[in-house]
Amino acid sequence: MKAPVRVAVTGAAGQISYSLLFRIASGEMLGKDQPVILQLLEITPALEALKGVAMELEDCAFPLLAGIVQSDDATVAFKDADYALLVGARPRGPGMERKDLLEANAAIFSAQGKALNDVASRDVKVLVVGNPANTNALIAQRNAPDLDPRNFTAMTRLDHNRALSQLANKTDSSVNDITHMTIWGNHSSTQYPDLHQVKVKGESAMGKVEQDWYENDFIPTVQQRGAAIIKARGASSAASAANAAIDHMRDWALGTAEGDWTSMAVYSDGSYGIQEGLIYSFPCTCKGGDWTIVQGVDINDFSREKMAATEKELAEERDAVAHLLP
Ligand SMILES: NC(=O)c1ccc[n+]([C@@H]2O[C@H](COP(=O)([O-])OP(=O)(O)OC[C@H]3O[C@@H](n4cnc5c(N)ncnc54)[C@H](O)[C@@H]3O)[C@@H](O)[C@H]2O)c1
Ligand SMILES: O=C(O)C[C@H](O)C(=O)O
Repeated sequence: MKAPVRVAVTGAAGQISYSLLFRIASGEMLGKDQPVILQLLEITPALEALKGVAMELEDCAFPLLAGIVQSDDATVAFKDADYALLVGARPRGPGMERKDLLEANAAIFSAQGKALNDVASRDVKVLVVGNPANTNALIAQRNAPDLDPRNFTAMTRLDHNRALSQLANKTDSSVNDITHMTIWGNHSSTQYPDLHQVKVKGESAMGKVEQDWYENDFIPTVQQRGAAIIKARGASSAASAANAAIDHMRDWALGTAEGDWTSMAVYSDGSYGIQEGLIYSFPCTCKGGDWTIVQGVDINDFSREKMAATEKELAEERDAVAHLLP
């Protein structure tokens, strides 16, 4: 049996965590041979609800669950954490854009970045789910000067999975037939789901769909899917968000499928001309617990314009929280 790893999850009594924690504890994120210690963070008023979640985790008798820590103190929850899933934040309601949450949530992520810097494992893999996810990840990263910026990522895997399903429906194929999907940029309505590299059963996706569908149906549907779920459910996506967080972390820890890539919002090194230091979603492969931005993807004028628009939004979000960026 492997030694247990420490997985910190914030917002642990919230909607997403109610799906996420049980799947982490059952081994779906890190493998069926990897014991985990869950280190759960909540705000003080939610500690009683968190206790109930912890009781349910116990009642599952998961063979891989080696311990549960519950706290309202980030330096306790992040102590020696090998993985940190930063979910806790205020979700948006109907009519709000994700950037409306910027002020409300920015303070949380600067404090949590500092706490990770102080007490987490030096190799901690951080996934920010709480919105606006890319900019929250940037705030956490900049407040953790002793950690490698590459340790901080934000989630666009839900958008990636949404794009796979939309395309599978349109082309009457299975998601298993589709490879090389890319979400570029921000997890927001400016994100750019790019089909130009996508293959369906090994053939070009762009050859199977009309340009009009691509531009006026597919792209807006993927960009607006979060809002559509909020409208339909009266609450933001939860089980699908948890599923995407599992996919993101599993691929980062255990590797992406051979011959394919995924979408991850990561620290920009200037690839594709994107400003260095933004947390921008790129096509990435993962191996040996490390991610790499895929190089050499062809970018046409249409794509360039869309990639620049979402980059501009991220730069504006960064500038709006400049006071929180040391
Ligand atoms: N990136 C994505 O694809 C994606 C998808 C879905 C939802 N989200 C975002 O995830 C976040 C959580 O969504 P949810 O539906 O679980 O919300 P929720 O309101 O059900 O749960 C959030 C939890 O976070 C806790 N919390 C608040 N501040 C905290 C802090 N400082 N430390 C620790 N915990 C704290 C709250 O008490 C609450 O229990 C939201 O920001 C939502 O917009 C992101
Ligand atoms: O859209 C939201 O606010 C929730 C989440 O980011 C989503 O994409 O479902």
